[in-house]
Amino acid sequence: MKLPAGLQGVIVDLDGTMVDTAGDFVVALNRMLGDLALPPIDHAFVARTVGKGSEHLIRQTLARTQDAEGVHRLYEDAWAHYQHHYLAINGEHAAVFPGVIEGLRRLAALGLPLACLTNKPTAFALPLLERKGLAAYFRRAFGGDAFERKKPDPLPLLKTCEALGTEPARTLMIGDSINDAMAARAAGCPVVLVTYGYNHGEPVRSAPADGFVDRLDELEPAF
Ligand SMILES: O=C(O)COP(=O)(O)O
Ligand SMILES: [Mg+2]
Repeated sequence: MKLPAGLQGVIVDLDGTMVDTAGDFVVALNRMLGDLALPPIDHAFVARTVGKGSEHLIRQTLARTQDAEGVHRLYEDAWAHYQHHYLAINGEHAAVFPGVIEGLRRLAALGLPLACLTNKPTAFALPLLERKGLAAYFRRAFGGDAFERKKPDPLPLLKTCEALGTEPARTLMIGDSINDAMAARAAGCPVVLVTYGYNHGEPVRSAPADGFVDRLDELEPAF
């Protein structure tokens, strides 16, 4: 698909768009659940729950076996265990999706400044970008804790455009979920979604986007 004309910059999501991190999430969550003597989750649970940040993921994981009171009581402890386990494996059970490096190279070759914007905590996101050889493509990288609110709120996109010095209407968001699409719509950014990521178990094509691609290197210059 053709990139929108007159583009000034591109913002790229991380989990489900650039890196298949489901394996990392499964391992870290199951080690956390083991510490808490709770039953394990599977890959399908992760694929339909990832996208709204780690706090949400942990709350949803605990809510499988706990009532609201139990989730509240266990949360701090669960988060500490999870953080420890996630940081110990970060990237070990994760792979860059096909076409990502080629796609980033092509966007960079067009002279477009790139930013990574993820709901993943910054302390997880930056080492993952490094480990997977993606960091060098990005002028800026922001995690879910970088701003007051996360996607689907438009604030992180608007702040990222500000950091890149680009106009939202001329900054393309590339993501994999309804959170990316809604944030982009509300910020006034054009948005393209990949078809292979995590979208809360819903068909991604039902999300409000300007286009869909099966690989990032399908995006072609407008001229
Ligand atoms: O960590 C998450 O929940 C999702 O992160 P993403 O914004 O990179 O898809
Ligand atoms: Mg994502």
